[in-house]
Amino acid sequence: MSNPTVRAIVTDIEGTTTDINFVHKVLFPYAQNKLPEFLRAKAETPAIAEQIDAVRREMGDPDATLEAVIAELLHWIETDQKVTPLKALQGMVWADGYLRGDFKGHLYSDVAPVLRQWKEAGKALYVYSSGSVQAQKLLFGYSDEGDLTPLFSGYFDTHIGHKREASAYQRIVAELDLPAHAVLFLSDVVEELDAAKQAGMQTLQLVREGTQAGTHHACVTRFDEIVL
Ligand SMILES: CSCCC(=O)C(=O)COP(=O)(O)O
Ligand SMILES: [Mg+2]
Repeated sequence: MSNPTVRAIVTDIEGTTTDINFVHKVLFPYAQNKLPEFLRAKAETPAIAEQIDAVRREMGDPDATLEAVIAELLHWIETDQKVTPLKALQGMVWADGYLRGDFKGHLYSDVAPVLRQWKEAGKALYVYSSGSVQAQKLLFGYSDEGDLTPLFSGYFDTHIGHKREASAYQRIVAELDLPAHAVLFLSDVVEELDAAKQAGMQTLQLVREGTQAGTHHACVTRFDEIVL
C-alpha cells in the first residue's frame, strides 16, 4: 500500500501496536490486584476522590460505599468495560508498576522503526486508545523499545468519545485541523475502523495473532507492510 495523501496517522494500541496478551494478562491483572488497596489508601486524595465520584455516577448511586465502588471497578475489569473513570484509575495504578520496573510496555518489533520513519518523513503521529492518556504515555514512555513519546504529537482517550462511534473520530479530525481523508486510522477492531471510515478517515486493519480476521478494510499483518 503506497499512500502519499496521508499527513497524520492515528493508531490504536491493543492488538495494533501491542499484543492483546500484554494488556489482558499483564496490565489488567496488575490493576485488579493493586486497585483495592490503592483506593482504600488514597480515597481522600483529590484526583482519586474525583474518579471515585465518577464511578458512583456511572453506577447511578451517589452514596455507594468505597467497597461497593471497588467491587464495581473489579467487575468492569473482568468484563473489559471501557468506562472512563476505570481507565483513569488503571492508568494511576499502572504508573507504579512501570516506575518500579514490574513490566515494560509491549510493542511488536515492527512498530518502533516504522513510527520513526513516518515521523522523519513528516507525518504527524497520534494515539487513540480506550486506555487513559496517562496509560498511553506510560506504555510508550516505558516501552521495551525505549521512550517513544517524543514521536507523538498527541493522545486521545475516551474523553473524546468511544471508539466505535463516528462522532469520536469527527472530533479527532477537528482537533488535528486536517481534512479527514488526510488522516489514517490503524486498528485491529472492525467496528472502530467502520466508525473512523464513517467520519471520512482512511483506515487500515492490523491483523495480528489473536485479533479479528481481515475484512472489508485494507489489511496488513505488520507496520512495515505499510508504505506511506
Ligand atoms: C493504554 S494501554 C491499556 C489499554 C487499555 O486499557 C484498553 O482498554 C485497550 O484499549 P484499546 O482501545 O487500545 O483497544
Ligand atoms: Mg485494538
